[in-house]
Amino acid sequence: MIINTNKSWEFIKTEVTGEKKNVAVITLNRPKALNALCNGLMKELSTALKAYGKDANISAIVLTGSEKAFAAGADIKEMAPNTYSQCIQGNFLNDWTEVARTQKPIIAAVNGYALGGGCELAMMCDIIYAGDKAKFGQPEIALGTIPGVGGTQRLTRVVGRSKAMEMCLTGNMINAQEAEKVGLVSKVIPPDQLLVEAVKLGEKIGTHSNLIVQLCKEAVNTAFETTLEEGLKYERRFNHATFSTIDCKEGVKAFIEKRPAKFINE
Ligand SMILES: CCCCCCC/C=C/C(=O)SCCNC(=O)CCNC(=O)[C@H](O)C(C)(C)COP(=O)(O)OP(=O)(O)OC[C@H]1O[C@@H](n2cnc3c(N)ncnc32)[C@H](O)[C@@H]1OP(=O)(O)O
Repeated sequence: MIINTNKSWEFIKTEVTGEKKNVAVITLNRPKALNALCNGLMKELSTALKAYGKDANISAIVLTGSEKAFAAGADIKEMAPNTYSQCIQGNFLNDWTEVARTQKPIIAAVNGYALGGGCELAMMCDIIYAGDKAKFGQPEIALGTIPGVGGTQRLTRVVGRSKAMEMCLTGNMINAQEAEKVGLVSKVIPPDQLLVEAVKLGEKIGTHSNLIVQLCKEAVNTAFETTLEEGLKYERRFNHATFSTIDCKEGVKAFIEKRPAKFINE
């Protein structure tokens, strides 16, 4: 399935880029509300991700926002009328996690604010690159609520209990440098270079077999979801499985023949 990039989105922009046209860039585009995550935006994001997920030409996806905000959180004005019974009965937020379900690698390129749901959205991605003015935080506590899609769980697994507790209980933001220090972000980059570097990363990943990249992503994510023993078992089985692929045979042959591998994703 090839996404129609001319489709007129209301809340996002989409583009396919890179030398091999194999990196998709999704830009959150709701500038007046600092990319606050309203239902309409999340639906469009989900639609674009599903389409790129099925597009065999796409090897990696970059998710970004504006220079001022990656996303300032869930749309507080839209959430305002929520009631407990509506949240429970409508399973509020259940459909907002498409990013975490995407099988292809997703790189978050974060400039400006990544707060609340915005920080959680970045954490659903596989790798976070940050502009040096980026700010991360879970300020829900100040609104009388708590994070709802990973702020108490993914954040804690990534930065540890003490830092996550400090961020969630105070609502204080951390800057890009601190985010890198605690392992939330893998690289800090000047803001005007951020997207270029994130696309380059997507292109580098795209030089490998998409099939093996998918298995590898699943294996790494398993570390967050199981015990070490179970995770190691998964890893070993995935490793065994790679030897049944044409791409593994090709990768090994190419090394021995001292030439670049030509992967076919099979
Ligand atoms: C991936 C799934 C997500 C699921 C979410 C699950 C649960 C999550 C809950 C939340 O995320 S709660 C929200 C957490 N975020 C916040 O509390 C941040 C709120 N925003 C701010 O504190 C400030 O806007 C700012 C980011 C510090 C920037 O301040 P600044 O003074 O520079 O700009 P403002 O004038 O405040 O904002 C401009 C404009 O944008 C509107 N806006 C900002 N954030 C939101 C938001 N989260 N929801 C709705 N609207 C937002 C703000 O109201 C202004 O608009 P106008 O009022 O001028 O029309």
